[in-house]
Amino acid sequence: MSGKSLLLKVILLGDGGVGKSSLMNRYVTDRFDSQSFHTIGVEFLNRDLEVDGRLVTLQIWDTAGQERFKSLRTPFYRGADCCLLTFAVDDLRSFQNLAAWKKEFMFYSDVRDPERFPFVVLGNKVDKQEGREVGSDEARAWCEENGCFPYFETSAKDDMNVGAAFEAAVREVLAAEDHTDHALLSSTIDLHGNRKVPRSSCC
Ligand SMILES: Nc1nc2c(ncn2[C@@H]2O[C@H](COP(=O)(O)OP(=O)(O)OP(=O)(O)O)[C@@H](O)[C@H]2O)c(=O)[nH]1
Ligand SMILES: [Mg+2]
Repeated sequence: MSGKSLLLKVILLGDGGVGKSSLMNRYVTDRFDSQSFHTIGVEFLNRDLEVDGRLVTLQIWDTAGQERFKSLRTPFYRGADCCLLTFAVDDLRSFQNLAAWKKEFMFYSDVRDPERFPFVVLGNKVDKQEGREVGSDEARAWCEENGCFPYFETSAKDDMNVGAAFEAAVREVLAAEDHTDHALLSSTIDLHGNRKVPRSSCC
């Protein structure tokens, strides 16, 4: 395993209430809050992981999905290595809005190679099978048509496929790019054994 950690920025986008914050919190802190508040602006959390022998610091940026917070979230799109387009399977509107989220990301992120930029699509809340409004086949077809994006059906509540989705995002980035221009973080260890990477922040 390499002694250097690769810093990757992934950004969660999607309608308000689809479960972006819940997915990030499930992945980083292994907790779920059934009464979570809407996000205002953006927040991020880091998690170290190892993918195919590479040590990676995943910096997960969670954005506010509500329209009124648009101006607070869009300045943070630049520098993203992967975008996780998120909808809730019990909310057809959130699925129909994926194209608009992709467009907004492309407009504000100013990515170098739009055709090759890695997206991963998450259909969250699959634990709510009764109220389901978006079928797996329909979601997969959208992913296929819009760029062969990997698709994961997740539940932040039941911890289903959450880790797999974030790991897929890392794999997409590693596969898509010659990542020499990513920040290589020193793996210097302090006397308490802590890696010198910021754990979390809130903007
Ligand atoms: N049943 C179920 N509920 C979920 C799941 N994920 C999130 N929720 C609930 O859905 C609601 C909204 O979740 P959030 O994570 O705050 O949604 P968000 O996408 O961050 O919303 P904004 O911050 O407004 O953009 C909360 O009540 C969560 O508890 C899930 O996988 N299953
Ligand atoms: Mg949120």
